[in-house]
Amino acid sequence: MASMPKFSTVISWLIYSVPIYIFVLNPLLQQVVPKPVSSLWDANYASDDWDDSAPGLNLTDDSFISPEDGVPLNCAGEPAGYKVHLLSRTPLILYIENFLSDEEADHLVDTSLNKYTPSIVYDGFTERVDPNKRLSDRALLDRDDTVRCLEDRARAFQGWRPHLYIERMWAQRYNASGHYRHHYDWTGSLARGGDRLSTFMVYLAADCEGGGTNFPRLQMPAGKQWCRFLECEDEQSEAEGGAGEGWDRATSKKDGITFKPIKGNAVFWENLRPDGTGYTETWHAAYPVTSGTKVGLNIWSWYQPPKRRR
Ligand SMILES: O=C(O)CCC(=O)C(=O)O
Ligand SMILES: [Fe+2]
Repeated sequence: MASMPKFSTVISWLIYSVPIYIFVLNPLLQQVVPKPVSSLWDANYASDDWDDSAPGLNLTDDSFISPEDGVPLNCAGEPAGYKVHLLSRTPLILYIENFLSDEEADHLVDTSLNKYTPSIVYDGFTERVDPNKRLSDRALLDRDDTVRCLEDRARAFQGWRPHLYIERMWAQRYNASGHYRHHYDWTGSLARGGDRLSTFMVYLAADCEGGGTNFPRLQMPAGKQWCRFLECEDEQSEAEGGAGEGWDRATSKKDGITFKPIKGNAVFWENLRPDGTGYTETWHAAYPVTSGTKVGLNIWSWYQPPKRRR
């Protein structure tokens, strides 16, 4: 029968095994067994790439963010209810009928009237007016009762998610030949301080021809019912097809999907993957308005993960 090891031998094994575990075994295991992927959807998400020296979003800048400041809501003109239709799970894309009542949409159009200035584009460094890329006017909306109710609706729609900050709302007006070429709403800046997690593209006025919101990398869903909200091949007119010189636009609906501007309705999509990188499927444009006027409303939600104390 094998004899039991001596007590002193067991103690010396233990003394040797602790540094072996710390300096050899544990680092090896970390290489072999992957760490769980950190996800924006984890309640305690903090990006490993977070740059602690980065300034982050300026959450006190109320020309940029709409802080939750406890002002009581008065939502008298809100719609009786809205209907939601799932277009895509990954990325999440939802179509919302009656997100705004006619009364709310008209009110926002009226209050924006004397505030418009030419829209700008941002290339990561500078902001400038570039009518080739973006031809429209935009108006920063006052945070009146209607806007505050809408902020609240946008937060509720997204499950009152923590670390989410609603950007101040802008109305955007396109007259004939107004457009916004293909772009992303996200910038890939999560690790540097926050990025646009989601977009609501709301149509406030749509007395126009053309002006659809195009996603060239998305596929037409199967159901014919979608033709209420999306341009469908058999109903596309010549006028809608002629987006103009320099546009990456096929003359058929092979070119992804295009939402018709319909007053009060909205398209909602998530811009960021669970790991914080941007979905390339969200590449989109506002096709040129060929006649009349379209007014849109952007509701962007920023996400800034809580800072990790290293
Ligand atoms: O007006 C549209 O259809 C899209 C606008 C847009 O993409 C934007 O303002 O970022
Ligand atoms: Fe956009």
